Amino acid sequence: MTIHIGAEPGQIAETVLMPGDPYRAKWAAETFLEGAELVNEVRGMLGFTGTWKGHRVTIQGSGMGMPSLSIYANELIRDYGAKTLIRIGSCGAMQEKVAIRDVILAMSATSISTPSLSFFKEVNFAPTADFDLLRKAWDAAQAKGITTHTGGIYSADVFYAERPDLDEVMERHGILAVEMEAAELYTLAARFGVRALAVLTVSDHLKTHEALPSSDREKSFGDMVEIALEAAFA
Ligand SMILES: Nc1nc(Cl)c2ncn([C@@H]3O[C@H](CO)[C@@H](O)[C@H]3O)c2n1
Repeated sequence: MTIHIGAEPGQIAETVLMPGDPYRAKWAAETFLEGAELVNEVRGMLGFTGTWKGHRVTIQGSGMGMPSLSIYANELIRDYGAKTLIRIGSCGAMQEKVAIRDVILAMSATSISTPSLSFFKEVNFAPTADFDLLRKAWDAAQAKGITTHTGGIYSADVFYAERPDLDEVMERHGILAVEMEAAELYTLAARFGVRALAVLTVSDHLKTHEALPSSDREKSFGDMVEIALEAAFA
């Protein structure tokens, strides 16, 4: 076990799905995994390991924000040997062409700062998804007939930003959506030589101010889990 994860050695699979919400981790494990067992509940950040079509999978909550994800991703990679980490989560659309319920595959993740800023000093590192995972996720989404956008997203440090100037510059440069975890996940994956991808469902729209009804959130989340699993094991 580590400082923040109570799982025994061997209880975490090489493939890990990371929703922000631990209760989404519980729902996804119960819905998609066979033989799902609770392997972490330290600080309530639930993690489960089971199998999907015979493949071992762990679904571990990351919490909200890059500092929280950074703790779990570091320990999953360095202490438990995770080799493929796929964030599944929600985001806010920043482009008119993106609609509520669409899926976004994050090719890159722009940020103002990440927990890794101290590593880079003057280097402006470009956090990027694993192409093979991205390609397979795209194929899986197309096969499901889900409207999918692939491109850059913005990983914010705060939810209540009150920086309309930031939104404007991100939108002008084609940033598809805002969330709060992917940039650090991609940076850690690059640092430790593992694969990472963020598969996001559009739950809010910053321009139309629409929001995904809670009744639709479970279905949209289920599509993301399936896309992530098919990308990981295709
Ligand atoms: N900044 C921000 N803004 C919007 Cl419009 C979001 N929609 C979903 N999220 C995600 O959901 C959580 C915040 O509700 C975070 O984990 C973040 O990744 C968002 N985060």
